[in-house]
Amino acid sequence: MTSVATSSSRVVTESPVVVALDYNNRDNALAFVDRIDPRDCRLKIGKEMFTLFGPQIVRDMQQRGFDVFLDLKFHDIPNTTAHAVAAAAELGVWMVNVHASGGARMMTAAREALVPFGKDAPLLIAVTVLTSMEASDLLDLGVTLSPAEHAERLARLTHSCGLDGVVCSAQEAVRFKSAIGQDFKLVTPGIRPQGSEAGDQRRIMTPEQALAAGVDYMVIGRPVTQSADPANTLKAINASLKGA
Ligand SMILES: O=C(O)c1cc(=O)[nH]c(=O)n1[C@@H]1O[C@H](COP(=O)(O)O)[C@@H](O)[C@H]1O
Repeated sequence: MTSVATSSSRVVTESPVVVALDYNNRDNALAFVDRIDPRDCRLKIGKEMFTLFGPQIVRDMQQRGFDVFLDLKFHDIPNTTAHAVAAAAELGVWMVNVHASGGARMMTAAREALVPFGKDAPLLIAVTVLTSMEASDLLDLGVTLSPAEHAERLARLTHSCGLDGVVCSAQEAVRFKSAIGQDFKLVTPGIRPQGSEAGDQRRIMTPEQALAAGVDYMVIGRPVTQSADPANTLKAINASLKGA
């Protein structure tokens, strides 16, 4: 993968891979990150690491040249969500997210909070239906649509609020790209390279399949973080994508 050096130590990668850093130990997380190259992926920091280690863990990754997706899935009243999204932008993250089910006024407030950041604003995306949820989980919430139908409804709402894209299942990618537009970014977890364990993920796709389906960014955690040789695993995934 080629890269372009920008101001500070930030490196811009062409890889669509976003590695999910789900660690409860800071030293283990940093040891892993020091074995991989910011030209090969971006990093996702979620609720566990952010709660344990705070904003400094984001800066630690940025100082190593990585773009950070701050995955805190904000879901609150519009005013609170807008301020939280602005705080993420102050941290200089590359991407931040909210729950689409927070509704149109919440998403619009979040988008407007990023206007003052101009071209330095992070990408703002919304979670549709979590990949761990199935029809019965939605029924418990009074939603009678299928997960794919409900996800599309939330994705259309997200688009109408002017956000950059959604987190969804790769299996919804073809449908969303044609229904909503090619520029609308799709970020998909549940990605498993050929031969790796599915674990608790249910609706999975290989990186090549996800790319072919139109996915813009693929979130991959354990197949990379638990690999004996993470740097090579990452390079192999990127090589498979170049050939796809
Ligand atoms: O928002 C997410 O990142 C997310 C949404 C979703 O619907 N499903 C999902 O698995 N994720 C996250 O994606 C990552 C997937 O990690 P692995 O299953 O280890 O590849 C984890 O950090 C999950 O929290």
